Amino acid sequence: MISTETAGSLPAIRLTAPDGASALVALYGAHLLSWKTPDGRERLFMSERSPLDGSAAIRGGVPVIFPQFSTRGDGQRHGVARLSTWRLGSTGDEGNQASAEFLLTQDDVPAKLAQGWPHRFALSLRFTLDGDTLRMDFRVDNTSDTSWDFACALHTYYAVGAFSKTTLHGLAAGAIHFADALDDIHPATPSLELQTANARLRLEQQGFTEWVVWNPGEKGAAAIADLADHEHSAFLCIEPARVDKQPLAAGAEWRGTHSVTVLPE
Ligand SMILES: O=P(O)(O)OC[C@H]1O[C@H](O)[C@H](O)[C@@H](O)[C@@H]1O
Repeated sequence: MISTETAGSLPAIRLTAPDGASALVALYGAHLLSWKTPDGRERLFMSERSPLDGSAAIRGGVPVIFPQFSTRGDGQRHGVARLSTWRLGSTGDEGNQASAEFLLTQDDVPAKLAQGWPHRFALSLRFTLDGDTLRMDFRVDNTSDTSWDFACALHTYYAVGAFSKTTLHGLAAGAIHFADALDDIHPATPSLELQTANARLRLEQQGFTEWVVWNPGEKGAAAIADLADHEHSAFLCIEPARVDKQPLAAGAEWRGTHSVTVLPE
């Protein structure tokens, strides 16, 4: 089921599955603000200081990064998609699933941002709730008649309860036990397992090339205006990403999928 809400001052779409799972997506950024499993538990982190008025990127949930990752290029930091207002596309209810697609083209990007990346494109991001799984299907189409380069990521902020009681398994580098700030790029492996103080999650990706793992630590968090000082230990970002810009031919499409499943404890 689909309904409309307001989050801060942002229009948002609520998806509710028959089993009670729900997701809230702001049109600004096609930004997933909340994901609750059928047991009613919130699985994503959202900063209590995040702007929710379209004046700046939202801090938490799942920011959509496109066409540049971070400062790896001379364009807008983390790209234009998280700073643009998307449109609702098709929605569907099938069995126990609920899904909604969000769409963005060059014409939706604010003129000031579009100047820095003047290419024709179409993005589609579909969120599907299916029991204890959230799936995000991301598609990038080059609708221009020349090739352009892009990077992208789904910058998921997990609510981990206590950072220092969190472990990540499944990276080529081995298990990570979190203690301090980190900002690391790992080659993509198809599946990770995140063990937090009170949950076990399987994170899967296809089509992306890396996992980025980020937490600013105590000092880093103090320098981030839209993050309260105490919040750094409450989240961890684990992001399926294509960190370096790579070409997409005229008329071609790219697809990436990210699924998160809450496992029995
Ligand atoms: O503050 P933001 O622009 O949202 O970026 C937040 C973070 O995103 C990614 O995880 C990068 O790897 C980090 O270097 C960056 O600090």
